[in-house]
Amino acid sequence: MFQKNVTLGIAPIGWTNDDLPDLGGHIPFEQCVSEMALAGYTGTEIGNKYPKDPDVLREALQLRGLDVASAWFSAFLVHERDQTEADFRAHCAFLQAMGAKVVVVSEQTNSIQQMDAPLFEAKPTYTEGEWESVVSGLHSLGAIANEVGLSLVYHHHMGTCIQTAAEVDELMKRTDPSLVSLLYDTGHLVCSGEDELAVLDAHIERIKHVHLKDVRAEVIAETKSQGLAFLPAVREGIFTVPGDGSIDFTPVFERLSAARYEGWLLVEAEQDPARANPLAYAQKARQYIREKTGL
Ligand SMILES: O=C1C[C@@H](O)[C@H](O)[C@@H](O)C1=O
Ligand SMILES: [Co+2]
Repeated sequence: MFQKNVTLGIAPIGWTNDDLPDLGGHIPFEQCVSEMALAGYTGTEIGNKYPKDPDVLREALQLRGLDVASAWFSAFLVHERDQTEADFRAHCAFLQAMGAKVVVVSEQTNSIQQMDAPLFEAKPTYTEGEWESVVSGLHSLGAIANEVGLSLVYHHHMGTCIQTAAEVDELMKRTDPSLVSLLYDTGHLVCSGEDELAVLDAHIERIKHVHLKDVRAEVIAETKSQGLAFLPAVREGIFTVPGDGSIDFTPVFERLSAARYEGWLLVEAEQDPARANPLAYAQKARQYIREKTGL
């Protein structure tokens, strides 16, 4: 299906969750990256347990045939723009040293992602002034990324002000395509109640990175009915790997392939490794993607 320049990676968040350190806190870095390779992936995003020294990390990954796809960056552009830009420069320098081509950015102003607030009822929004600060800040971060050969890919996310299809549309409308591209995360869109294929169709030319995340529909319903916050919903298993949840990825793959998407397809499924063995779920996703795409 995919012709060329599409590579398959997996995020460490199924082994160890940086936002919930007790989930997989006991799993060493070496086990995580070895199991990624064993399951048949050739790339990874970077988690907190990864060595901070680029040479040490490069050697550990090369031993296992893994490349670095990217790493998450939390921006605070509304109130802490100078600090955000300084931190972002260092983050980009590290990714450049690791050979990445994209940098994942999420604006965290007003975010309830880490808070004890009901995920659906407490969803935040931006004022017009906040939108303007975020857009101008993202343009500045995009220019910093471009200076070192990286593309900024914006991560829409549950519990943030850029979560819904309308908010993604607004971000894409307000931003310069040469400075801000889009990360397409299936799980976050479906969890939010969006039509994930409509978002894909609308913005396929801006998408430079893909997170393949599946959802458990019954846990989304429970999150709504019980007013769960984001992190407790993750503990409950709101997300899982492609092939295990309720999203049909066939049309997602078909559309990306038809648009000649080039870049990473990154399996990303944060769940409790004590309930969902990370190697077993990595293998399950790998098999599903092979069947659907031939990759
Ligand atoms: O890309 C992601 C990074 C995580 O830290 C985040 O919480 C997760 O949901 C996600 O999609
Ligand atoms: Co994601």
